[in-house]
Amino acid sequence: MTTFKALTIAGSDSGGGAGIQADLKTFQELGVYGMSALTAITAQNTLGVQGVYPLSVEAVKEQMKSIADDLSPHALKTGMLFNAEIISAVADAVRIYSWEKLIVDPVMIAKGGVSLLQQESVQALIEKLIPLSYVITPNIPEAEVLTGMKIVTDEGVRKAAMSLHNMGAKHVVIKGGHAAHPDEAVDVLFDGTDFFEFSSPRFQTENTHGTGCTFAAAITSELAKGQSLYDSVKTAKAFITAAIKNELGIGSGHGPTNHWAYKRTGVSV
Ligand SMILES: Nc1ncnc2c1ncn2[C@@H]1O[C@H](COP(=O)(O)OP(=O)(O)OP(=O)(O)O)[C@@H](O)[C@H]1O
Ligand SMILES: Cc1ncc(CO)c(N)n1
Repeated sequence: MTTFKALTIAGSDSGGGAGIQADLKTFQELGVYGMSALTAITAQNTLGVQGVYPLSVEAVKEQMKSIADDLSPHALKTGMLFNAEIISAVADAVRIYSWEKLIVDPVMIAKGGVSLLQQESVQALIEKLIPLSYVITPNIPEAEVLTGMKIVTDEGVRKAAMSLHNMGAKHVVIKGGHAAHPDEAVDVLFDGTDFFEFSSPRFQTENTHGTGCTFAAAITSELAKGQSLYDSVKTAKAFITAAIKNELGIGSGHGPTNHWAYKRTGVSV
C-alpha cells in the first residue's frame, strides 16, 4: 500500500490552532503522512499574536532539501512565508525538486491584525509563487490585495478568481468566510473554464482560528492521495464545516476548530 506524503511550508502557531500545527493535524486525520518546513515561529494564542520570529532562509532551504533528498511529497502547501527571501527560496525548491501539486494559501494577516507577510513581499508572491501554483486559496481580503480589486458581490469573487488565474494559478479557490452572506459560507472554485460553488451553513461563532489553514491542508491531503481537485475541495469543505460546527470551546479569544470532528462525526455538505 502506498503511503501518501504531504508537506507544509508554514509558520508555527504555539496555540496549535493555525499554521503548521493545524496542517499536520489535518494531514493526520485525513490519512496522509505529514512533513513540515518551518518558516517562522509565532508566539500566539486565541487572543492574538504576541511575537513573530522568522527563521533564516538557510534554515528553510535546508529543511526543504532534507525532505526532497529522502521523502518527496505527493502534494505540498504553503502558509505563512513572511518575507520575499523565503518566498524565492520556496519557489526555487518547487522548481529544482520538481514538486507538483503546490497549494498556495497566501496568508497575510492574523485575526487581530498582526502581519504574517511583510507588505513588500506581496510582489514576490505574485511573481514567483503564484505562477507555480496548482491551486491558490485566498480569503476575500487576500484576493483583494493580490488582484487590486474590491470584492463586494458574487460577481466580484468570480472576476477576482479569473484575475488570479490570469496571474498563473492553475486553479483558484476563493474562500467565503469573509463574504457578506449572512446564512451561508460559500467557497468558489475556478478551473480556468468553469466555476463551482461549495456551500455550508454559516455558524455564528468566534471560534474560527485557523479555518483557512485547515481548509487548505485538507485540499492538500486529498490531492496527495490522488483525488481530483473537485473532490478534494468537496472533502475539505466537509472537513472544515465539521471542525467549525463541533467547536472545542477552549481559550478566551478566537478559539481553534475541532480537527477530529470530521472523522468522528462526519457531515455532509
Ligand atoms: N462562520 C463560518 N461558518 C461556516 N464556515 C465558515 C465560517 N467561517 C469560515 N468558514 C469556512 O472556513 C473556510 C476558511 O475560510 P475563511 O475565509 O475564514 O479563511 P481564512 O480567513 O483564511 O481563515 P483564517 O485566517 O482564520 O485561517 C472556508 O471553507 C469558509 O467557507
Ligand atoms: C502561523 C500562522 N499561520 C497562519 C495563520 C492564519 O490563520 C496564523 N494565525 N498563524
